[in-house]
Amino acid sequence: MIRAYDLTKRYGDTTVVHGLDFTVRPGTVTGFLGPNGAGKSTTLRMLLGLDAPTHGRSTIGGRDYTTHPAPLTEVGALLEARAVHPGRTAFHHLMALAHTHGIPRSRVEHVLDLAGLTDVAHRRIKGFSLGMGQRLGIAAALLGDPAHLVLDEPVNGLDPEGVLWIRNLLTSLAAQGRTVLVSSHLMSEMALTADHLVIIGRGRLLADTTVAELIRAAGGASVKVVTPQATTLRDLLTGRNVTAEPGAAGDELVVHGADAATIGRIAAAHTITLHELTPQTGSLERAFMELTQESAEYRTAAPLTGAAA
Ligand SMILES: Nc1ncnc2c1ncn2[C@@H]1O[C@H](COP(=O)(O)OP(=O)(O)OP(=O)(O)O)[C@@H](O)[C@H]1O
Repeated sequence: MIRAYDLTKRYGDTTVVHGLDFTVRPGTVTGFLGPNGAGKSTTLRMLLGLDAPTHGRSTIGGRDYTTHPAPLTEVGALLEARAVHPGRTAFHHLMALAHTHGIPRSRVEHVLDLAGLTDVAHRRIKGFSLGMGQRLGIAAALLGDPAHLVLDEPVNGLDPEGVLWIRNLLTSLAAQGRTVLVSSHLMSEMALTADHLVIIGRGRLLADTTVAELIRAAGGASVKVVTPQATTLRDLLTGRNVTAEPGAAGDELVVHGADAATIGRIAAAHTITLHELTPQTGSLERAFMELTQESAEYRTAAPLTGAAA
């Protein structure tokens, strides 16, 4: 597991990370969430021994990162600005890393394949797109088959197929029992990927909770259903703990208390045609905005109302 104890970072007079205490457990994807400038990258850099904390400490797998004799096999990391030699090919970049840890060529080929880079493995990195660069960073993080993964905004620059790939990859790495910490400033992304959330704002811990708990606290998840048999489906769904209210259009229902899979199953069992079945994450986004509103460093100004004098 990964643990932070009273982790604090000050730059001059400004404290950018304030006494963070949290635990990242194995077997789950933990989202590290906060608005721009909240202190996520600074915290991750401290976990990885790249920045010295002003106060407090952290451990990965029970010890300080810098004391691991073979860090690549313990922690795989992807940071935003990754230093790679642009003249090297992806293959040579990974081989150079592999050599430092006695990792065999077969593992390099395996992670290139995992990251979908086999076809471009012998191209120079300087010609890579942002998304290909992200995939290479993730391949490097996986190289040592580490028990812990620390990834800073891994979906940045990825196309929709890449985003789906990273979601499935993170879930499967956690299912293998690994500890996965992934930062993002997007609640919508974390709602689809993470089980647990550590939320910070202006360097302070705002919430350490599960996605399910946050959804409950935000008034429960809802599902939008569009069906030409809205009344029939409404009667079938409505009962203890489930409500189905008419939506904006006549053929639309907003269901609380049942997830999309359950609604789909009930509809299929009664041969009800569905045109749409969409889990809504709006309430979760709102909860995140409310939680971080006071602490957002960069915020769009509120729209001006009324005419200027
Ligand atoms: N080397 C530094 N010197 C001074 N201030 C710094 C330094 N590095 C980061 N900061 C400040 O610390 C704060 C937190 O920055 P950090 O990059 O950790 O936030 P973040 O949550 O990762 O943001 P983003 O989502 O935009 O990447 C910001 O106000 C930033 O300007």
